[in-house]
Amino acid sequence: MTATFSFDLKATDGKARTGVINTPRGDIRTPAFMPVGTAATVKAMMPESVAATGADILLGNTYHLMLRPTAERIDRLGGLHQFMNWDKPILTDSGGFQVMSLSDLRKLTEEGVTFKSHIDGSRHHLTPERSMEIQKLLGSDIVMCFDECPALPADRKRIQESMELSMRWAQRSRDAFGDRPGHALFGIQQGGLEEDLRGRSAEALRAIEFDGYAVGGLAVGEGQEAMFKVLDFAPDQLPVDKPRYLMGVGKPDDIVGAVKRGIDMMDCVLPSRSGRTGQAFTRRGVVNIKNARHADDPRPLDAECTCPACSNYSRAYLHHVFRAQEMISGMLLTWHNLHYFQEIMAGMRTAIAAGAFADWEADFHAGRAKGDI
Ligand SMILES: O=c1[nH]cnc2cc3nc(NCCN4CCOCC4)[nH]c3cc12
Repeated sequence: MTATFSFDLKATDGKARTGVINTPRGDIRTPAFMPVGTAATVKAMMPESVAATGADILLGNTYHLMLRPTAERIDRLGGLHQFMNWDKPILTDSGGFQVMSLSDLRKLTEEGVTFKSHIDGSRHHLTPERSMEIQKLLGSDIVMCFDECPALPADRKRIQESMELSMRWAQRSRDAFGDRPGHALFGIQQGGLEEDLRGRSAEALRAIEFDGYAVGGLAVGEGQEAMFKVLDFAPDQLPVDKPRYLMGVGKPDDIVGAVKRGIDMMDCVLPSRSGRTGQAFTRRGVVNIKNARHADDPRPLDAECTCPACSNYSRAYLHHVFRAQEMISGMLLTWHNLHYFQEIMAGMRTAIAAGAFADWEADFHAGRAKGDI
């Protein structure tokens, strides 16, 4: 814990890196996975349970919080950390991505985006300046630039124009963010799957100077192979001494592949959203607990897992509470999935520090069954 924001790169193994991001609200061990706390809660989890899984930081969504309960109300109540009883670091996204994926009647101009709330149809306006103001009111420790993430597939002209708009918005975000010691502002690289456009985006962001750099524009339907092809060059286009954050990723094997290619931070709704639907991620693959074949199975989800779901309950019990639509079902499976994702991150941090990432990765992939187990 320090008064300022800094990144301490501790070891590398190939392109994989491990380190610590120091912030006034606590240290973040990298590579780090951020659970998503969309509307000021990681769904089905108490904050102390999220901390117990090993998470050092969580993500809050500007789009949801600006609509309900509004950033001004959260500010009046002491900020997002106090509001949701989470005293460790919080990263908030800028709202732009979710405006385009969740709201209605959006209008995008040079100024920003105008849209109607998916909750009550009220009209709202988001600009780089307003996004910085909202994230400041929330009190987040890591603020994301306001950008535009084009849906793929898209032609090169569209990708280029969108990237250039995002770079103008990155400058406006930087100017509006101002000087906030202990708080960080991250830029977001765009450029689709094009190496030259991503290189231009990285150069533009370097010139503006940020505390960290996100690889944006991915996990938008391009598929793992295309994403990894971009990750084979994009992280190296970004400053080596700053955290690199891949947005919206992902499944366990996406996460391992991204860390292997030099990514330090990731976030995804997958472990929590899947937990609520009965999909459990384990070291041997995916278990769909609602499947009838688990109804009489006395074994735990994963005998090697130490989470509460695997320590205290059988597959039969988890199957039952999902079939009965009991609230504990989503709680237990979300806890398991977040625990497992943090175990993957901790395993990679240790392996990279020991120069043994390749062995760890081979063990991770060995024995993973395809489909339900
Ligand atoms: O360029 C971006 N800029 C700002 N925010 C983003 C968020 C992003 N989130 C994803 N992918 C999320 C994919 N999820 C997978 C699980 O199911 C929900 C969607 N890609 C993203 C790209 C960006």
